[in-house]
Amino acid sequence: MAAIPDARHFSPLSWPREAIIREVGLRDGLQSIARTLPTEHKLEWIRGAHAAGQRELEVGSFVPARLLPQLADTRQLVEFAKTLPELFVSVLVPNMRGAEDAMAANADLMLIPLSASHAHSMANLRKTPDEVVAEVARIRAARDASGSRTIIEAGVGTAFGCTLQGAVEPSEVLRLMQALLDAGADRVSLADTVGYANPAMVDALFCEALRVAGGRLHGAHFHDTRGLGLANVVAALRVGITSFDACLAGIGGCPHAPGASGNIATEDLAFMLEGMGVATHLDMPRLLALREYVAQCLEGETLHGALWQAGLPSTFTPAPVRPAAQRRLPLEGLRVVEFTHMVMGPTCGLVLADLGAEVIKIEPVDGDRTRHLLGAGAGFFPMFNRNKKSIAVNLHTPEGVEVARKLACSADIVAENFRPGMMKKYGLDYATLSAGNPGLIYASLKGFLPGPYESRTALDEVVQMMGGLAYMTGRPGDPLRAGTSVNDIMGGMFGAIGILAALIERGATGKGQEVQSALFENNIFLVGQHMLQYAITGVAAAPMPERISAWALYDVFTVKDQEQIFLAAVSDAQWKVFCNALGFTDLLSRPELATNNDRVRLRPALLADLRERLATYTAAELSELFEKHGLPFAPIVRPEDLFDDPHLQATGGLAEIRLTDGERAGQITRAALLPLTMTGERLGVRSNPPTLGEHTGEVLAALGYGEDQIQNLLGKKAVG
Ligand SMILES: CC(C)(COP(=O)([O-])OP(=O)([O-])OC[C@H]1O[C@@H](n2cnc3c(N)ncnc32)[C@H](O)[C@@H]1OP(=O)([O-])[O-])[C@@H](O)C(=O)NCCC(=O)NCCSC(=O)C[C@@](C)(O)CC(=O)[O-]
Repeated sequence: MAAIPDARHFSPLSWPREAIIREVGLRDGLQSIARTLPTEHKLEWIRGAHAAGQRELEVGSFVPARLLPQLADTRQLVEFAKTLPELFVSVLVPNMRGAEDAMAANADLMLIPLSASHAHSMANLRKTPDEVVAEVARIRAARDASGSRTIIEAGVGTAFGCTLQGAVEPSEVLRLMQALLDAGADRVSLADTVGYANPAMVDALFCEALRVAGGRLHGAHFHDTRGLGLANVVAALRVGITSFDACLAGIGGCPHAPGASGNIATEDLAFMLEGMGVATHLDMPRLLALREYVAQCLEGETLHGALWQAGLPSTFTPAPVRPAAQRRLPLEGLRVVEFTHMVMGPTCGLVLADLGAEVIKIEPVDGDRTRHLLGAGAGFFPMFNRNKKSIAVNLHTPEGVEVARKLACSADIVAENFRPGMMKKYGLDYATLSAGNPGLIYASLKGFLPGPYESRTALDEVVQMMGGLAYMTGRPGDPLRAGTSVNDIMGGMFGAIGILAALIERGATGKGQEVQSALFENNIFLVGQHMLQYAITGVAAAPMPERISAWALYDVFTVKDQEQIFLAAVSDAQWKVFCNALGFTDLLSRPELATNNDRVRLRPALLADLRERLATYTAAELSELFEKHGLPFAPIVRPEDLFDDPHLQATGGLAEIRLTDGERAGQITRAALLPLTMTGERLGVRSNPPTLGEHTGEVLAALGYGEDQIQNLLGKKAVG
């Protein structure tokens, strides 16, 4: 299936990595050519397009054969196209009858055209735009009832003006778009049916349309009637549209401007995008050979396309293509620049990096201090910095600050976790950076959100003490921090959650924003359940070791050979299973132990009894019994044991990374991945934690610094 485009605003320096060209020549192109191409030739066209790397084809339309005899073989074409691997097959359908055919043929997508111009709608479809909306609702209902998986795309045509009607109000386009989505269209696209659009109009209308449809605004269909087709594509790319219709040899297009160019020529569009570094996955020589074939088939017809006339320049380099096996990650194409250290900031960057963003970590020239921490800090750097690039920049030099600013200006997202005021000192704060980059999303990860405590220095342990968590974790009178950096990690995660939400909002508004997350407030969120326990019961929550358990059996037991095991039964049903499995039927027959709350009330005596009974079993015997009967249990495991955990080994929960610093630099170990799957797969390690300044040269060159300038910066120790 086609990827839904990132509905996002690109900063001037970043083009998307990929775009989809949907070849619509077999439908839009051929429908405006009177002669009927033999089916065999069309099949050859489909074969050739697939071989050239085309992954989306609109192969025809389900309209009455008497109206468009050229497209009467659409069903046969869909059936053939569906046999080709990874080919997403679209058809146009004007009404319910066509939709039924599309679903019966199992097309991947049916495009329902609607004209925003009332006059054009009546002339072309003999329905008002609102009648088309109603038809979409009926088609959606029919699709849902049939269980078909054919996607419904509604294409809003004459969106920029109409030959018959003249001006088309943008507000009417947006109203119809919203109505189509409300009626059940899975996605919408905009078409410049008669070639009236220019880049400024595209920018304005698509920005508004993104506000209405967000990520459900799928693509653009531009014509080259007046030579502005490619310019309009560039304008749409700038606001985040990455799917474009085009026809080989530029056939089809506007029927109301005889002799003018038709659709954008697929080969011209692919040439432009590839040259810009936006991968289309099309093989240019094969595409041009296919264009030759189509030209032969259509001999005598007016064909278009500038590349065909001039040929590929000798310096042409296609956009880099990722290996087929490497899946597209959700945040690919986004650039994050992080000014982070310790755990909280790096965790935020790690989440974005694992999800596919390009994350560039700015380090001092002598390195992030966590590269060299001892003891409990030794694992920080390798754990939280994989999949990132490192550039060493000295912010204490004007040249270093200049590099940092340039880099931050090229970013979609800046994340930082320094002391309040430190980023402002260097002109790297949100107010300064966003003035030149309004799409910027800026995450500040701090000890406290703004307020009375904001200038205090906070570390995880500080907020665990002042936020009730240490009190809840330790025994009474012995406050104890949790066994890992819970607030740093979660504070970083909440920063990333805010960033993801801001990205969605930016897709709709084109504007970025500042996101803040903090250790203290995170900790308060964690202990919120205990605060509400007090609010509801009037009894203060007791520290975990002393808590009134909600369940009688929910504890660590020391069993045979002094081994320990955690056992639980958290419902009356589980209690029954537990007693039967261990032969404790006498406990079952005691009426005072009948319900969970009865057992909780008698917990001290009951637990003492259970400890005695369970002490005769080994931990392995109890594990086996509990596993067999579906009861909760857990061995008491230490972090180092997890390297050998069979579940983690079998599911790839740990991935290899190379250590960068310290005595074991260069050695390989394994690190925990983000605890989630997407489409059934874990998000893996694409690159090792970087060595200090590993990407300094590469990043500076991409920013436009020449080799001499880079050497100069290195010489001045402004970068490292
Ligand atoms: C974490 C603290 C307290 C550290 O406090 P700090 O070490 O004093 O760091 P800072 O933020 O004040 O800035 C450090 C200095 O490094 C400089 N610096 C930085 N980058 C560069 C560069 N490229 N080139 C040159 N210089 C650089 C930066 O410019 C500044 O120098 P100054 O400008 O003042 O001269 C502070 O940063 C802060 O309050 N941050 C916000 C809250 C926060 O993130 N807290 C830490 C969470 S992670 C953590 O603490 C781990 C831990 C301990 O909790 C683990 C656990 O207990 O489980």
